[in-house]
Amino acid sequence: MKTQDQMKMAAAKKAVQYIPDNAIIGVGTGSTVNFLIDELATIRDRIDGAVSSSEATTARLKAIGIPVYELNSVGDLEVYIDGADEINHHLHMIKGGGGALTREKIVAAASRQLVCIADEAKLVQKLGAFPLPVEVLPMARSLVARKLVKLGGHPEWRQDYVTDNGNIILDVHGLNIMAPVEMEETINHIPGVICCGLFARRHADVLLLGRADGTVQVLE
Ligand SMILES: O=C(CO)[C@H](O)[C@H](O)COP(=O)(O)O
Repeated sequence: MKTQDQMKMAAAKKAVQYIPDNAIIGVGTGSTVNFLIDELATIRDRIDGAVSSSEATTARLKAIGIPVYELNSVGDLEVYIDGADEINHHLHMIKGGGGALTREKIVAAASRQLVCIADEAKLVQKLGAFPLPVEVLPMARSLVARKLVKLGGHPEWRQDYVTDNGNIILDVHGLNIMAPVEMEETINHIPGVICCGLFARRHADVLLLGRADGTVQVLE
């Protein structure tokens, strides 16, 4: 029986197979990605560089000697590898537990392949038990919160937290996410919302799921 960290590490190790030689790759944020970055240190010579989804990831990449580029200075990326807070069998995800959802969504949109790495606890039948993170412009906090209540959610202001972009996060509990693509679109259209943590329109292409028995399941 593997621990959650061992499952994350196994998924992260497998993700290395999805990295083409001499590419600039997109790198996500979170504890699972931190295991990936440990792996990247061992194959540094065959990676040209990375586009990072957060200041935390940038610092770790630089610490192992991987050059970090601005997205504006590179074209589309071959692959983006990131974790998830929840993922369903359609590979729709909830992300943003670590607060990096907006940059994650931007890097994902610029990437041809999105590889999700996760431990088996992240795979769910229906999204929404994990509170949905929504990044919001500070002046719109109350307005957005009221609109989210009308959608059936219970938004909670993430206290003492500012995103890398200078905004706040509302974590929305209790949403009934029957149709993730539509819900993502609806929330994105609320004025003041910068980004919603549903990754349904641009969902993962591949899920590498670390299992308690030590295997890594590949779902496409
Ligand atoms: O979306 C994220 C950060 O914004 C992470 O991918 C998500 O929170 C999963 O994190 P972890 O790998 O630590 O479980």
